[in-house]
Amino acid sequence: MARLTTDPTTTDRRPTDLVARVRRHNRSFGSTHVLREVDLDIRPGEFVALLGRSGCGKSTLLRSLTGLDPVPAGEVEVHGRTGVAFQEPRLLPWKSVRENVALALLNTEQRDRRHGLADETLAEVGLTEKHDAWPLQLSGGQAQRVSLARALVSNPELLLLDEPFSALDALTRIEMHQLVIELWRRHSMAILLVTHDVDEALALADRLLVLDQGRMSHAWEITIPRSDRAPSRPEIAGPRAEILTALGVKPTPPNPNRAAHSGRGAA
Ligand SMILES: Nc1ncnc2c1ncn2[C@@H]1O[C@H](COP(=O)(O)OP(=O)(O)OP(=O)(O)O)[C@@H](O)[C@H]1O
Repeated sequence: MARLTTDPTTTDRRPTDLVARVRRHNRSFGSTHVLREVDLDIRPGEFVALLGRSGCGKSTLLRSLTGLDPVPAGEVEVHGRTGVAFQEPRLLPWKSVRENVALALLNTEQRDRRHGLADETLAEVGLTEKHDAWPLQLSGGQAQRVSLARALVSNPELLLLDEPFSALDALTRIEMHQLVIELWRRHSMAILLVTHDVDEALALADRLLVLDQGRMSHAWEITIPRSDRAPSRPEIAGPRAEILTALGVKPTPPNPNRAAHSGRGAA
């Protein structure tokens, strides 16, 4: 029987519980079968990348986790709050940057604090100066930071990112990668990143999954030891940091909690 469960009130999970659990998820549009018997588990704090060719069903799967797409067959359970950022920032042009972020809290218990929380989250994504700006005054990278702030402001247990960097230039994309890693460390949320970009997935995620013509290809599931992530490989870390500095991209500062993270997902 089809089931979609979202439980945003759950806060007392045991560490072994899942933030998302998908079983035998099938989705068709007319005669086109998009998702076929898809299973997926996401653990708290885990960074999962979902790779696949265009049209294989990645966004459909992600939308079902947000509740934006129905689940006609199978089970999709999400425990905790979700935040989502898409390829296009999807900001309301008639609302200020602050209002765009605060909107995510309009129907929550945080409603009265929404503007203050929006300002705090905008500071976290490096947009302290832009609270009162209009979306049309922002660069593509800044608009995507606002979209990230809107996804984060409710402090979600699961952050869903649907190719959020693919329309950005290469340097802005690197800055956004660094920002997402910093935010992920700070907030300890799980992330599901949908991407076409294998290097991006290798650089960011703990675990890579491949969706192939609507089927989860578990033969290609890869767990990446944290020390093997591209930006931290000792042989390239130095030169890479120098090049980024030369190009004006601030390198990621060392992570004081690295030891705490390094066990998770490591082989
Ligand atoms: N609302 C819809 N109505 C009809 N067909 C749809 C709908 N949403 C998605 N599809 C179809 O489902 C298939 C999978 O779409 P989906 O957007 O999930 O793929 P994707 O892997 O995310 O692709 P891309 O990487 O290009 O974004 C496509 O053939 C698409 O045309």
